Amino acid sequence: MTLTIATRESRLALWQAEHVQARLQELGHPVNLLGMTTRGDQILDRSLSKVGGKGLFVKELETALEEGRADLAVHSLKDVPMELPEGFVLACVMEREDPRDAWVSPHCPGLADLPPQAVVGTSSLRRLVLLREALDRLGRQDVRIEPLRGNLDTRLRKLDEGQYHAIVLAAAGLKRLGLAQRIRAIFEPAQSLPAAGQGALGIEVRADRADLLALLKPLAHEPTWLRVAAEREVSRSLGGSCSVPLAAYADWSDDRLLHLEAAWGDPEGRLPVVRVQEASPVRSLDEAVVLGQRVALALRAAGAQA
Ligand SMILES: NCc1[nH]cc(CCC(=O)O)c1CC(=O)O
Repeated sequence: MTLTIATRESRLALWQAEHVQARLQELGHPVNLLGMTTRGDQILDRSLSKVGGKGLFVKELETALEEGRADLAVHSLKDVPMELPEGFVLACVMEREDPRDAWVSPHCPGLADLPPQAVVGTSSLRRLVLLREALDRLGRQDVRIEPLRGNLDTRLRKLDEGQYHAIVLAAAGLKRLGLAQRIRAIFEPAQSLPAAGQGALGIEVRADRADLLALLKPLAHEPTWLRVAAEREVSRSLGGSCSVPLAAYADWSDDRLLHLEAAWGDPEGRLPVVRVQEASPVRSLDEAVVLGQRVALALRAAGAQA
């Protein structure tokens, strides 16, 4: 049986679909791609948080799965809503690329080097709130943070045209497209805590496709899956949407504990950022979810509002 992957047609989405295609072909499964345009690709003039958020990038792909035009959809997990619609499941999570945020700027090596009144581009509320916090600490109230939308190539073009002094993007997307040389600096998670699932790929299928669940098992990367399950649970517990600045990042320590850190920002920017961290010996998806719930509770107790 030839498998069909439904994919968006941005360069990054195609890279991701082709990556899964190659892995499946290595395992002996013939694979076609079905390219499609989603609402999220069409609406470029407004911030994602205002037009309906994450679901915009996945709905058309799910319709293709529903109608049997495709068998699987490959997603950047960051763009996948916390609750999948009835009848769909995440068949697997693959090994994570670099989960960190990247600083891209032709002239400024870092935040501290921005000229007076500089403009930094990002469209994520999470990055906005964390950048604002870092800039305020540097006494740089003069720096403006402006919205930046579009696919990776569009964002880089807007930077190159001089609309921004610097932009902040996910390192993973740049690395996948062979654009790592554009990265001037990487933000460590302590500086810019990543979004839940950033850098990880998830494969979505119809829940009734037991054949695919078995076939995709070899592509799963358990250590990544447990990390992102904990991260996504924080977001789910807090009613996660793009309209709330929320970061959640988990990683393993040498003693095999899963450390989960989360940060919540006030969308209006009036309250200080709330951060919490917990660790636990996670061995299953259920235990990852419990860790995520504990961190979500701690965030709320510390002042985060859902
Ligand atoms: N929100 C858009 C998005 N969704 C996934 C990635 C690429 C990185 C990843 O796989 O998490 C990006 C670009 C970005 O945030 O700069």
